[in-house]
Amino acid sequence: MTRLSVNINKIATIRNARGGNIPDVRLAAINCQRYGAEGITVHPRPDERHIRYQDVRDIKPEIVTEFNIEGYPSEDFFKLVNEVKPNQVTLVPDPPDALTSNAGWDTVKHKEFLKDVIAKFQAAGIRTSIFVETDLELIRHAKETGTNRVELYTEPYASEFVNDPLRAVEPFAKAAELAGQIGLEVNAGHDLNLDNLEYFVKHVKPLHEVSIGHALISDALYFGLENVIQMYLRKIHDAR
Ligand SMILES: CC(=O)[C@@H](O)[C@H](O)COP(=O)(O)O
Ligand SMILES: NCC(=O)COP(=O)(O)O
Repeated sequence: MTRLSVNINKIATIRNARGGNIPDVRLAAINCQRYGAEGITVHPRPDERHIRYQDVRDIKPEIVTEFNIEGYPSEDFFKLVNEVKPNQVTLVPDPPDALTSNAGWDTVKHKEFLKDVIAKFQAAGIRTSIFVETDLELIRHAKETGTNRVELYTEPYASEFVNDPLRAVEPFAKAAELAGQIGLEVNAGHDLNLDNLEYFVKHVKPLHEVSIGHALISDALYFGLENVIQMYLRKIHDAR
């Protein structure tokens, strides 16, 4: 069963364009869950250009599903996550000035760092996931970090899907299969949308969670948030 976690970063991007509190990010988290989201994802960045650290604190009491905080494990991020204690933390190797996430961890080069950070989060009762690409060797090494899950970085799937869906999905199907065999749970995200989601869910197993933000919040401009969440959930359910 694949769960839909809605990433609400882009709600905060609109709010920040004007200052003030419209749209209200906390209310968006409440409403996404009322409309069927099975989790809320936020990815605070060091410049706080969308979700701010204070938003993360404010949203936490409203979470009745699953709270997933993504980010690079800097000292400030580490403190925030430990204070807020989400259900899941997803570690992403983004440099501070990244426009958006564009790569997974090198789980060989950063293994000792990841091991240390993951052990600390798990000791605080937080499930860990690490952002990875589909290189099978790096997924084997991901297991050695002690992480509970990996999140497959799906931008390469999304960009190739429009040309050749089968070729696009194959590396992801293989990566998820291997992860499952070696005892890792699997999440996925980045640039998933209404066109490519069903095919991905149909072919990639296991797949515990997809986190979707940019396309879903953009679709909500046309169809409304409630409809859109139902549309994404239907894509996941139709893939079964
Ligand atoms: C890890 C990942 O793929 C997403 O969190 C994505 O990076 C969203 O971040 P932005 O909303 O800053 O693009
Ligand atoms: N982890 C991926 C995520 O939260 C959302 O990515 P995107 O849909 O905004 O590209």
